[in-house]
Amino acid sequence: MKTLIKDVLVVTMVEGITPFRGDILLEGDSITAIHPLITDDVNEVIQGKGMIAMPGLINAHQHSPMSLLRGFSDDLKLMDWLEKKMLPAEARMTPEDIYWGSKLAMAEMIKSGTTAFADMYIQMNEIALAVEEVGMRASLTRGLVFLQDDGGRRVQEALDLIDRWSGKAQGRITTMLGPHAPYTCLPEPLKEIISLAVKRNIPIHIHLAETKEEVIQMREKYQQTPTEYLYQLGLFEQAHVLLAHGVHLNHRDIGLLKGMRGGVAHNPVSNLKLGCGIAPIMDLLRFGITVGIGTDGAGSASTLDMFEEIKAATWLQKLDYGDPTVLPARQVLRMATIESAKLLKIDSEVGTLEVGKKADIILIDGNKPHLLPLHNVESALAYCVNGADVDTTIVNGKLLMRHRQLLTINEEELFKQVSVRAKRIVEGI
Ligand SMILES: CSC[C@H]1O[C@@H](n2cnc3c(O)ncnc32)[C@H](O)[C@@H]1O
Ligand SMILES: [Zn+2]
Repeated sequence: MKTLIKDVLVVTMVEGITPFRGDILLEGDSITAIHPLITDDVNEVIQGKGMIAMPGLINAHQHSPMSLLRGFSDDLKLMDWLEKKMLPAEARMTPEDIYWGSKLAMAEMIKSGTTAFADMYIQMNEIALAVEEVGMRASLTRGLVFLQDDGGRRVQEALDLIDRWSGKAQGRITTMLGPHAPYTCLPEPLKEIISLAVKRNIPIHIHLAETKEEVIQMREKYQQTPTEYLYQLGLFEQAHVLLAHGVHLNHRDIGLLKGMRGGVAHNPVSNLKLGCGIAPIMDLLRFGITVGIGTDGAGSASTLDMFEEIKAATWLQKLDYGDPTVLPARQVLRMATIESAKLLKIDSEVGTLEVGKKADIILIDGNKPHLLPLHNVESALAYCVNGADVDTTIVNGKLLMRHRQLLTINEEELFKQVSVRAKRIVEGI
């Protein structure tokens, strides 16, 4: 199957290549040509005049079924929000709820230009089934809490997920091991997870230093910062690690992360809304640490629109440093594409538009008053575009949305399922 995307403004996100007008040829799941003018016999032509083509956005941290909990509990401190509201609601979720909740998240992600995401949750099989069916790309992690026991059953579930789903769905699904956070994982079981990850070459996905309270709690319990705690357990020695948040990191902490494999998923909107603080992104970058962008779950971030995260990420750093020159448009766009891809360990496949890479592409309708005139397309993408401007979403060469119509999700059925299930889950909490 050959598809030609014609006459688009191409933003490849490849370093050194400036945006240009041209065509993109897809063959099967891959990009086989990007050129100002391609003439080839193809099965399908997508007319792209007035459209901007860029790599699909990559959400480097989220909890997809939490879309069922959107708006249920806002304006609370993180620990109250989590312990009094989220955990009791999650305890009521059936596997079918998880399936429909993650599908809701995927509908929103596809409609706002996200093509791949890293997900951590309690039951992952239903999420994997939904990913397989919907056609997105995902890194799936069974979140693990080790406070009362060694988590034997849950670790087995995590390994089952990895054995069953790694590389499945035409290679769109990858997996990680997911100790939830330093404050929910005792040292001994955490050490065992780290050695398992190293032995089997499995990446690790973990929350880190999200709140001031977390740092205080870890200091009281272990006389260490959360980062020092993970460092002395050997987390950063060999494993590839996706660190979610990294808001409260001091200079010593950042020094400990230097040279790590993986990096930090910055979740600016969730951090803003929960009043967590501003992550030291420019310091992390200065130390050579990879920084991608995520949303966190819709239970905290409210929406999964990565274009809003891009704006928040750059504006927060400009504000924090009192300097509008920091984190310019191109750099923050790379964070939401190729840098996030590095965190998910899929950067050899996606994250830029290049010949040989998988065809994960979004088309943005540039004919909108808030996008015109288009003096600088990268500025428009970073500062003006929002998720609703995405017209077409392609993953692995397959159309998942065309002219804002979802092609692999029945929205009517989805909305029915979601409203009934969400109501039942939160009743009385
Ligand atoms: C054990 S599966 C994942 C677990 O994480 C919880 N969660 C969602 N958002 C956050 C956050 O911002 N910080 C810490 N934990 C979070 C979610 O409710 C799941 O139980
Ligand atoms: Zn999270």
